[in-house]
Amino acid sequence: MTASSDEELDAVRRRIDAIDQDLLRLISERARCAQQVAHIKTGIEGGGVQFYRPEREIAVLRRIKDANPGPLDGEEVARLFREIMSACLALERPLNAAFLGPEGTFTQAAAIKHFGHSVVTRAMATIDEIFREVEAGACDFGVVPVENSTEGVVSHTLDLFMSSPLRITGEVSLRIHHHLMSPESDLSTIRTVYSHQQSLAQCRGWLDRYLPHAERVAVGSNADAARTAMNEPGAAAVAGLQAAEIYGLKVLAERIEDDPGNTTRFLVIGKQDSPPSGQDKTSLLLSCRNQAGGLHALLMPLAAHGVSMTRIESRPSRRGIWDYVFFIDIIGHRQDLPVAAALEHLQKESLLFKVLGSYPLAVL
Ligand SMILES: O=C(O)C(=O)C[C@]1(C(=O)O)C=C[C@@H](O)C=C1
Repeated sequence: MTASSDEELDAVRRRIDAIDQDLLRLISERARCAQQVAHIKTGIEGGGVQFYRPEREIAVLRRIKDANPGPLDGEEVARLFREIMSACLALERPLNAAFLGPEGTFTQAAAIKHFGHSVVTRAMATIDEIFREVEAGACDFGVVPVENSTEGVVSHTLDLFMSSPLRITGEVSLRIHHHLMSPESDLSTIRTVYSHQQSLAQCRGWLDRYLPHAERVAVGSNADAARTAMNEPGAAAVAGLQAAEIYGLKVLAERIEDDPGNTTRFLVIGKQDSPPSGQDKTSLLLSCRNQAGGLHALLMPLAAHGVSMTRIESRPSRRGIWDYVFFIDIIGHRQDLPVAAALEHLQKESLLFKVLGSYPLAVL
């Protein structure tokens, strides 16, 4: 480097240092504002105060994305502000979220993507346990997988909503990359591959091609698989990068999923209702009379009020062989006028009618 480029570099770094000072001062000022907000909320609402406000957080993130002048990408900038708000909320009151453990699962990654790194994540052994902890008030929120783009819906999660009083307060989509990891260094020594049954299915093509003779063993979660493989010669796990880091495994092959667009959708569950944010979604649980045209009659009110449906899943209700329930997602908040009118109409057509929740469309 020449003397003049050295000077130029020093000068830009001095500017960066000065900007960091300004950022630090502004972030601290913002954090003090959050403390004031907490003080005001406690004054207004008393004991049952809700510090976490998803509709406000989403409004902040949308505004930041819209106002972003670049050169950083909108999503990148939103992630930075996601973390600032997460830290500010933790100052008001630390939030905790139950996820499908152990440490290092994609569900934990989804919880952190949604709430930011200041959330305290608590590992649960089963999806049932997540529901129970949140219902009992031991955790503020829970994060559960609901649908994978290659393997379809996680039916157990949907079934739990039939009997749970919990609401859906948000959704998170996560791009899923699977890696083959092992204490071994050589692919040719792998005799057993552990993973969650869905992940094994998502990597079927790669495993057929590169490890056709290895036994595939389904376990409770990808992180469980990594933990098991850690102590077993000749074993490997299919899991996310975080699991390799946590359990000290070598990554033998990266991104082995058959579908590169592999995405899993998670739901955030809690007791809190999310007020309208302007761009929301509503999830419903419905059941109709078991007669010709029953489903058609059920969906008519949506069309009549111009409400768009984005998803419909049917599940046996377990009350009788021919009795089905439908999980339906529509665009809009339950308090938006067309949605409210459609829901009133729908309720009259349904045997079972439950609004699982209205929540903001995710920005990240
Ligand atoms: O606006 C509020 O209600 C706040 O508590 C502040 C704040 C923020 O940092 O912007 C923090 C937590 C809430 O979930 C929403 C926003």
